[in-house]
Amino acid sequence: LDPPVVPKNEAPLRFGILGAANIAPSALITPARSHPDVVIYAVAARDETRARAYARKHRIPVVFSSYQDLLDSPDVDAVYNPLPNGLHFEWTMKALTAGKHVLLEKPSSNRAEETRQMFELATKKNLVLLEAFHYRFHPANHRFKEIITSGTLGELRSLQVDTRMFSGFFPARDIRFNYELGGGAAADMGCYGLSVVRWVTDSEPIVEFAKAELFNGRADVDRAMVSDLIFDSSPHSSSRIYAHIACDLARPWKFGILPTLPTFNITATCARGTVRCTFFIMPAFIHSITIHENGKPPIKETRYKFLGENTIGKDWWTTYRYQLEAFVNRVRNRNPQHWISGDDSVAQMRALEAVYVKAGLQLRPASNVEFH
Ligand SMILES: NC(=O)C1=CN([C@@H]2O[C@H](COP(=O)(O)OP(=O)(O)OC[C@H]3O[C@@H](n4cnc5c(N)ncnc54)[C@H](OP(=O)(O)O)[C@@H]3O)[C@@H](O)[C@H]2O)C=CC1
Ligand SMILES: O=C1OC[C@@H](O)[C@H](O)[C@H]1O
Repeated sequence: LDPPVVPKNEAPLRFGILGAANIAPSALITPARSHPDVVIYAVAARDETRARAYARKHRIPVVFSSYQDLLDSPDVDAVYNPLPNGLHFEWTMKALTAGKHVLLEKPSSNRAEETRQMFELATKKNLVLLEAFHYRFHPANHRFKEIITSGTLGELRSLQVDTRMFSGFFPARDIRFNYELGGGAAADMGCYGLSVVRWVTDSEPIVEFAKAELFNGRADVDRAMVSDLIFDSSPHSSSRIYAHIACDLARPWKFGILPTLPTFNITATCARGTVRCTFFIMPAFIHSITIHENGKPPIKETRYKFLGENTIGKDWWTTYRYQLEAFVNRVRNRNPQHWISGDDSVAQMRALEAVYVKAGLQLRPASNVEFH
């Protein structure tokens, strides 16, 4: 939470942030403090006063009063896009057009086709574009996957993911409940569940079933979503793997008076036992990996650092700090330890679209800004 501030290189990567976003301090501003090759150079917000207050609070030297002004600055090398989902496509396309590398919040956009176009442009312009699925960079999740794919517990049979917040955590006016901005539980928290089961199985799902609970009766904004997926071509099993994903942005209180604890868990059932990782989205703060081989007592582990020689990281690095390391390595033409490809991000959006279709809800709205 309070990492050391390290001296910066002579010409560090200068980041500009689009919007005075709530997530930026955790996801980029704080991790950048301990990265010698990154400075947070600028922020832009729709309201200049708000941008100035944000810049003062987070010690960001330069303020722009429009997103486009930030993109036009020759002093910005890379852009962090934490805008509402429905604006990811427009402002990532504009950032790439302006020649900036982009760290893009999840989900990458509202539509698979938009995601395809963004990565096509990034490739054409030889720029780095990364969908910020930060959990994928943390050693705890790599350990979880390694236990499954090593076959120690036999073939993988099923996965169950629960990501839930209690009602009231996000206010009703939150971007997550706004259809026009790309809100909805499956797009917000549910996208982690979809991403992690695709990653662990190393394959793509068929969405067999999905059911949404609407937010305050608002058409097309899912407060919660459950979905059942089938993976029939995973290298980690000779038979079908089933996945059940549940997400809820506003889980009702117990007996109407007790808020339930936030839940971010994944459990894998294999032929000879189970493995469970708690808080897989934010393992740096707390997590546990429980391996339970049938007939034996369960073993609990934690993993804050990659093991072995030549591995990066410190045990206090958050998912976001690991992610930033990979992003900068890629920009500097070094091989990141882990990466998320454009094809992966496009396939992720196809799976998300399939969940909405199966649930009988409209897809999140396509951007009305066209790029040629
Ligand atoms: N990686 C992670 O762990 C997390 C990722 N996220 C993702 O980050 C993104 C932002 O989430 P979060 O920081 O919670 O969001 P915020 O509610 O803080 O909104 C982010 C920014 O969106 C801008 N914005 C632009 N247009 C609008 C509009 N019409 N209505 C409202 N806001 C607008 C605002 O910018 P301005 O300041 O210019 O007004 C605001 O600062 C989402 O895509 C979300 O999925 C969110 C939380 C965690
Ligand atoms: O990315 C996210 O991670 C944590 C969740 O609480 C949040 O809704 C989401 O946007």
